[in-house]
Amino acid sequence: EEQEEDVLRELRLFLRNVTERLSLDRRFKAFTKPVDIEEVPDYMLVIRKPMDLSTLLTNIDEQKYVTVGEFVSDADLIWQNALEYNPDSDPMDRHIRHRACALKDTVRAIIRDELDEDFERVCEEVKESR
Ligand SMILES: COC(=O)[C@H](Cc1ccco1)c1ccncc1
Repeated sequence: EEQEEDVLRELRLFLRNVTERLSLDRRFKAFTKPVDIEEVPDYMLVIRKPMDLSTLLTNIDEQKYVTVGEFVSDADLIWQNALEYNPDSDPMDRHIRHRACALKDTVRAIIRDELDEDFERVCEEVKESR
């Protein structure tokens, strides 16, 4: 009902704000758009579920997320995919893995500092009721 739409609207505002802040962070430039398949033809063979910050934003607008937990699961794909596709000891791989770990820690810190646990509980209840 109306109160549920109010909660989901507030969730989308929070998730857009988080995603936009991540997209502005220069460390996360490589995560802002899908990996270029022309540039990396084998990427889709290795990575089953590509994800990036612009796709997160599209998903938010398409009302894909009813809880913060669902959003974090997709956000985690971004850094998990980067660790999986770039495992080598060469400096390029080490650099993107360092940024992937920074992304993981930054998402968790923002959620810990800025998400009210009562608000997330209400979102979970909306999800269960559907
Ligand atoms: C999330 O981005 C990636 O996984 C690509 C993979 C990639 C390899 C070659 C071109 O792109 C990446 C981009 C920038 N620096 C390292 C790796």
